[in-house]
Amino acid sequence: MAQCTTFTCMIIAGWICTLVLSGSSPDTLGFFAAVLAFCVVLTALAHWALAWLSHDLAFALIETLQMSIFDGIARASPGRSHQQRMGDIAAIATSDAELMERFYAHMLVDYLTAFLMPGIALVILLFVSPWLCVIFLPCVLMIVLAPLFSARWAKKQGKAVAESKSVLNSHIAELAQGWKDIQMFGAEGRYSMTLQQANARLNNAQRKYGARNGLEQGLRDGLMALSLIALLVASLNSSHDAGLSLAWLPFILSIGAAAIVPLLEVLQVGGQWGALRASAERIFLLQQLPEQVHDGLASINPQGHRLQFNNVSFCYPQSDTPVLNNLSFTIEPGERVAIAGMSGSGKTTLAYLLLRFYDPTSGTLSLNGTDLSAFSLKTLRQQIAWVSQESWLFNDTIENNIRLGRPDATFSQIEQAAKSACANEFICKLPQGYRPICTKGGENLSGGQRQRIALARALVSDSPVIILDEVSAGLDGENERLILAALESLPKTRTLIMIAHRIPMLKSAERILLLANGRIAAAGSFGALTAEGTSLSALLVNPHTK
Ligand SMILES: Nc1ncnc2c1ncn2[C@@H]1O[C@H](COP(=O)(O)OP(=O)(O)OP(=O)(O)O)[C@@H](O)[C@H]1O
Repeated sequence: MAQCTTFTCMIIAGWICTLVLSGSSPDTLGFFAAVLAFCVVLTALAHWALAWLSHDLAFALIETLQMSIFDGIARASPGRSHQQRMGDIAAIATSDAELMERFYAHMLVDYLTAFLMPGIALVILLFVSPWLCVIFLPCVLMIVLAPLFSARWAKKQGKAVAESKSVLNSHIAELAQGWKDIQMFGAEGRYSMTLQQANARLNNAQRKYGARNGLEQGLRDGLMALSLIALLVASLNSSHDAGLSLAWLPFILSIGAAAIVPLLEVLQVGGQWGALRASAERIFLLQQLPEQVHDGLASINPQGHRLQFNNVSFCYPQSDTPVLNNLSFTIEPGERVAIAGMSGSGKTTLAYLLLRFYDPTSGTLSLNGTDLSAFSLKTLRQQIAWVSQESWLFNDTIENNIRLGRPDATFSQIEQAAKSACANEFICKLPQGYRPICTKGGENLSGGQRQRIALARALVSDSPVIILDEVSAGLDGENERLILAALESLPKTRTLIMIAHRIPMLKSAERILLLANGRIAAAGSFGALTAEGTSLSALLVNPHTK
């Protein structure tokens, strides 16, 4: 609409000049001047409406793209998303998505009208003089087709720019996250060199991209000037040979310009076509990430919580080293089991399999006799609360971070969970109690405090199975004792799986499963295992264990 009215304004202005040169009456001129004024107002309104609508459309589009990227990552997590660096994902979800938005929200309608205008102009020129139409058509075709010759080149360069941006973003994200370690080891120089190299690579890619884009722009401007000169020469010829009045010249030239200008505008933005295609490919890749595990049926619900590993073997994707080897054991409902073993023996991997972050390479895991894969992921994960070694705290209040375990929890339930996790005392000493925001994953809290909030999150949930991965690792003896007491007071219906290496935690378990070489090397109570002089004793004194 906005482009149509601009086009009409230019044609009417040219027509008025033609009328003046051909000596038309003031009444006729007045009429066309009024029409021109009306079109100018309409153009302004149309541009305003376009900006308004495209703004809304732009936001809706960016949101849709970002949600679909998030869905792809969630579907493929954690296995495939680990292969993508965080900075790269952030670049795809922000700059690539914005580039797509610029095309769809601002350009799609412009493209349609920009290609419509030359068609209308050609029909009008055909009526003025068919010869003009014959001259103008190849000019328009040249302007439109010229970018196709460099399309592959543009895509390659666009991809190089997008990839260089991602590498730079990933470096910056890594530097920001690991800054303390970099400073501690005095590696600022080395890392700033890496940053400089990434910057230089981006600069180089952008320079090449800009050089080609600039060349195309110059070519397009030259073609426009040539088209108008061709129209002028053709008009002069027609006036000589076919008696076309020279008064038509302003009208003919304004039609030519009105047809080409919007075309040039979209082609200029379309000069980013290469970057756009590269961005679309990168977004598409994340959106289409295959799922890590297939979801089960929402209609199936567990009838009990007996957990069984049946001949389970597992290798991580892209690795052929088996982590678990033909593992079989059962955990009864309400049992307190500790999983012990050397660092890297596969303890956390067991938790991943129970939560179905991965499926076993062979063998089955079942819940009360039903294969885990039969349940929907949502149902399964509602049965199991997991406190990982590095639980993430979101940029939200402590209260809401705990509430993640149970969205409808009342404040007193949250407070009770925090008390059981030995977190209430330190939370109450904070200036705003449960209200302070946990910044950057909880950087404003100590490691032990973060762990206790994560534990409270698991305790507030009503999941019948709780997996604790080294929860006491960051705690002092007193807090460890309090947490053990809290775990002891949990209803006996809740199954507790504790991945642990510290003696108090191991002692609190009814049964310890000792993992070695992907197998259960020994199983029994703490007393029995240490008395037998099994590898548990060795593990407890081995300085290389965690
Ligand atoms: N995403 C992965 N891809 C490939 N190998 C992995 C992956 N994650 C873990 N591993 C490997 O699997 C093995 C078991 O890892 P896991 O984290 O389960 O050990 P763990 O016993 O929990 O160790 P720790 O006590 O140090 O936490 C290790 O050798 C590790 O290198």
